[in-house]
Amino acid sequence: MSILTKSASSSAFVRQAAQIKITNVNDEPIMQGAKRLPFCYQRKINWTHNVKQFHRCSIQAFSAVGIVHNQAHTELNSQGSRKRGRPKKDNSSHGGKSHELSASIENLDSENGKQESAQGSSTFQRHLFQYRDDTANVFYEQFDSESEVSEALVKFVSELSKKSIDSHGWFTIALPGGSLVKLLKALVDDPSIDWMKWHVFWVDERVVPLNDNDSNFKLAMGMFLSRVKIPKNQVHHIKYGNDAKIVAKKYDQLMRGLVRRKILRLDSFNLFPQFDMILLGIGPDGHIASLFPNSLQLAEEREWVVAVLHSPKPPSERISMTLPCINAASHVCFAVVGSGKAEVIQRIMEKPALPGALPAQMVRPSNGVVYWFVDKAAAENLSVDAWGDPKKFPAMKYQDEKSR
Ligand SMILES: O=C1O[C@H](COP(=O)(O)O)[C@@H](O)[C@H](O)[C@H]1O
Repeated sequence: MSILTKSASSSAFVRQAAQIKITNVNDEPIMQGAKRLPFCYQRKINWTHNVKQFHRCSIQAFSAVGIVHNQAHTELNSQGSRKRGRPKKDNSSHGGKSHELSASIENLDSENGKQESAQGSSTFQRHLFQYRDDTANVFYEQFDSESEVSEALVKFVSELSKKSIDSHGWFTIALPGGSLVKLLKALVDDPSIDWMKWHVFWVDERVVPLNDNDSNFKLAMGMFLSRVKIPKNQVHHIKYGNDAKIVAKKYDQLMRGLVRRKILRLDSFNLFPQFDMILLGIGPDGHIASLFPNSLQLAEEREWVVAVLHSPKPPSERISMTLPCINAASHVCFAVVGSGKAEVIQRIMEKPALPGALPAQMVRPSNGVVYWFVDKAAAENLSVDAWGDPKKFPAMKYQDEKSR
C-alpha cells in the first residue's frame, strides 16, 4: 500500500491538507480525495478505522499517516502554497445596491467543490476566517432583503439540483427546520426542477409525531414538499414511535441503506455520506441543526446521526446529523435572515470562539464548500468591508509598546 500526496498546504502540523491517493500493491487506487487533517491524532484513529473496514491493513495506514504529514510539509516547502482560485470580490453586494443574483454554482464550483476560477458575476466574499493554511472554502454573500436571500437560495438549490442530477443521477439534499424552510417556498414555482430525482433528508428533526406542529418534516411539507412531484419514498423522514436514540439509529440505517443503493454517495475517505447539499439555519444561541453550543454531540467523530435528549430549545428530544456528516457534504448552505440573528452572526463571523461555543464555526467541509446567504438585517453588526484589510480588522488597536 502506498500513500501519495499530490498537493498540500500547511503552516502548522495540526492543520494539514493533502490530495491523497491510497493504492494497493498492484497500484490500483483504493481511496482518493482531498483531506484536511485538523487534529492529526483524531485522524489517525479515523483512518485506521476506515482503512480497516476496507482492507484490513490498519497498521500500515496508521503508520502511513506520518508519511502523509511529512510529504505534506516537504511539498509545501518546495512548492509554496497550494493552488486555489478565489471568487471575484465585489463590495457592491454589501453597499445596499440591488445586484444581479450571483449565487451561481457555475461560477463557484469545480469538480470537487473547490473554487478554481474567479470568473463570472460572483460577488461571494471569501470569509474572514479563511486562513491561508485551511482547505475549507467558505463564502459569504449579503442581500438587501429576506426576499432576495430567498430568491438567491432557490436559484442556487435549483442549479445545484440540475448539476447533481447530470453528474450522478440524483440530488440528495438535507433540510433543517426553522425559518430557513420558508425561504424555499418558491421552489414550487421552478419548472426546471426534476423532482423525480430528488431525495430529501433532514439534517435534524424533533422527535415528535410527523403531524405535530414542531415537526421539521411537517414544516417542509407545508412549505413546498407536498406541492411538488417527489415520489413519497424519496422523502426520508424519521420513523416516529421510539425514543430519540432509536429514532437516530433508524435514521442512520435508512441513510446507510441509501448508500448501498448508490443514491447517497460516500465520501471516499472518511466514509461519511456525501450529500449534494445540506442547508443550515442558525438559532439565536448559535445552534445549527440540533447541535447546540458546548454540547457533547459536537464532539462526535464516528456516528452519522446522534440523539439529543435534553435540547435547550424545545422539544427536548431530537436527532441530528453530526459535524463530520455535515462536513462531508459537497455544499453546505447557511441562510440567515432577520435582526434577531444579528448578534449571533457577528459572533460567528467576526469573533473567534472557544471550540464548541459556536458550532457554525466548526462547519468546514473537508472536500466541499460552505456558502452564507445573509440579509442586511442579520448582517447589521458586521464589518464586512474591513474583512480583507488586516489593518482594519479585527477591530482592535495594538498598544504602543513604549506606553506599556
Ligand atoms: O430548532 C431548530 O432551530 C434551528 C434554527 O431555527 P430558526 O427558526 O431560528 O431559524 C433550525 O436550523 C433547526 O433545524 C431547528 O430544528
